[in-house]
Amino acid sequence: MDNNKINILKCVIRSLGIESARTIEEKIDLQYSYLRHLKERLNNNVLFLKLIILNALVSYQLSTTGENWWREFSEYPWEDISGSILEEYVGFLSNSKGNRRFLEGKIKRIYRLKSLLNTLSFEKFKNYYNNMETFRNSIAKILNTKGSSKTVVFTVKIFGYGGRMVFNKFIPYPYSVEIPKDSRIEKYSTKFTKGDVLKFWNEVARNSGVPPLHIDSLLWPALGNWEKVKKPLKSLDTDIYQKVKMLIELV
Ligand SMILES: Nc1nc2[nH]c(O)nc2c(=O)[nH]1
Repeated sequence: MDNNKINILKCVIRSLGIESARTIEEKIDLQYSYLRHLKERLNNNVLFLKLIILNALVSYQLSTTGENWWREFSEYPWEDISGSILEEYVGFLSNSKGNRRFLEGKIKRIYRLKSLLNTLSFEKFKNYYNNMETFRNSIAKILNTKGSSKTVVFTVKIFGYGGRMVFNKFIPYPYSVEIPKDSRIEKYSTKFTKGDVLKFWNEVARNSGVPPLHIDSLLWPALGNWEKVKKPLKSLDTDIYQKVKMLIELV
């Protein structure tokens, strides 16, 4: 593999740092703005966090883009629900436009979360936000899956977004939570490594001082639709724009 290209990658990510990742998360990633609108509309922090966790856990094999899926989710009238969150969520999922594949498995997954969901309070969420590795472990255990699996680490990413809004505090993601290996990240990674993608990004993270989930934020929106992202990014911050452009053009 091209070590020169890998060194440039690490160098650009290091110079962007966690703060630029945070800027992209909060100002460019549409998933973040959909969550913020939902939080404001709902006015119920515990319900908000429970719902976004459920939605993240079934965010795989979508029938649309991740961005459209989170828009559909955030526009549902969750403020009107009166009965069980799980039943309501399953109703939403079963009739959704953007998430139609493998429904049976996804619904089973939702019900697996029942016992955990019932124990989640504002205080418990606060503890989980202060220790996102423990949150990752609880989710992986209840789903009987690896802590590095795409949906588990992606759920930590979304929970981190929601926690930031609810607790009004930015806590960087831990290095121990890996990058969500979805199709965008996987395709990009093949230009740098033929080996284990997660190991590769763990190494880049340690080397650049940017945790894997924040590296995901630097790349994921731009890898989805660069043409759409570049204008708002350029007008937001030309330095970040130039550096993200370098990351995109590196492959
Ligand atoms: N790596 C990522 N995969 C995702 N899928 C999805 O729906 N959102 C994301 C994301 O933010 N990162």
